[in-house]
Amino acid sequence: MAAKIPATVVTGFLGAGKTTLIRHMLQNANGKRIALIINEFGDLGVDGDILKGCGEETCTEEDVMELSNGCICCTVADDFIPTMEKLLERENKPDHIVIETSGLALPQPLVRAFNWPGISTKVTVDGVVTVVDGKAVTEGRFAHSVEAVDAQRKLDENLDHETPLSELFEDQIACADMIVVNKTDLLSADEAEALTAKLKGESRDGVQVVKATMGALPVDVLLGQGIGAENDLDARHEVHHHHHHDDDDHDDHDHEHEHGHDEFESFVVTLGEVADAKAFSAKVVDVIKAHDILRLKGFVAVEGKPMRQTLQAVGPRIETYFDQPFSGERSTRLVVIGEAGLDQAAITAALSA
Ligand SMILES: Nc1nc2c(ncn2[C@@H]2O[C@H](COP(=O)(O)OP(=O)(O)OP(=O)(O)O)[C@@H](O)[C@H]2O)c(=O)[nH]1
Repeated sequence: MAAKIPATVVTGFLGAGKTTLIRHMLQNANGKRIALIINEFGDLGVDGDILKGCGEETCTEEDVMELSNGCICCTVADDFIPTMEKLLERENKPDHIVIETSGLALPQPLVRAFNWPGISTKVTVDGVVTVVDGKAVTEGRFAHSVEAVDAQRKLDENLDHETPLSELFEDQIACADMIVVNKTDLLSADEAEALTAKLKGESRDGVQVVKATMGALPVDVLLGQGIGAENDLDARHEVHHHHHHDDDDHDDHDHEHEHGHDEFESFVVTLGEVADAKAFSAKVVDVIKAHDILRLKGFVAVEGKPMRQTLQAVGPRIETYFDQPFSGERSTRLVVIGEAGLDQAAITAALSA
């Protein structure tokens, strides 16, 4: 039997830099043929578009497979397994498979799926890479709540005061074989070092914690860890309280909607052409702040510019660049992601104003 194909799972909270890291990896793959499976939260396929657009010969458009909208850990049986089977049936097999989970996914159920019959004989989880937004964590968006939860747990085992944000963050850290402290360009050397040390303390023994900017890490560091994570699930405990985990029961589908993703929501805003790109970006930042939006991304049609403008915001930090001509309709389309209860009408009105 042929050797198993290694698969790397890239996880990390919304906007941590997963797509950026994968793009860098593809651009430096040294001839290694990499197939991508992408699972995005929010209905627009921005990440897939960005990665297909990078035009690397080692990862052609047909090597990028997008899972339907929804979270990968809920749709394992319906979506992930069939996609993986299709990929494995190909004559031209990839050297490596990289799976980008949505920023809200729990990696454990996905790793567990590699024990499924028909998959377990052909692929193995080379390693789980968890990308961390170093700036957001340093600012206390997750770290503070993690500490608060720990303190509370020590007082009472039965207390469950975790926020969805800290739950996801903890699960993603608990599952990691490598933690990438990304966005170190936004941190001082001391801050980066302090966060690295803290995450080393919070992760399992032997987990590597590395610093990065724009996910720029040598491909040999990211790939080829040879861990076989699917055989080591017990060590990657899920802190998530709503989530059952019974290793004999491969039917994760039963748990759909039980693990807190409905505490987040996303919707798409479609607008016409924007007259002034700078003013529009400023407006987007205002709207993000006013409505506590976690992540906003998409493409902007700017008057007089044939290229589409990619717009990305993680919290109030925004980035824009012109990348390529519009493929379909020339309009502005943005996906907005936040904790449940976003005022969709007000956000849409404010962006349209
Ligand atoms: N300053 C800075 N920005 C970064 C870095 N890495 C990524 N970004 C920016 O952060 C934003 C989000 O990056 P992505 O790579 O799309 O993040 P992601 O984790 O794939 O996001 P989702 O798929 O939406 O969860 C983009 O605007 C990136 O350019 C970094 O190291 N430093």
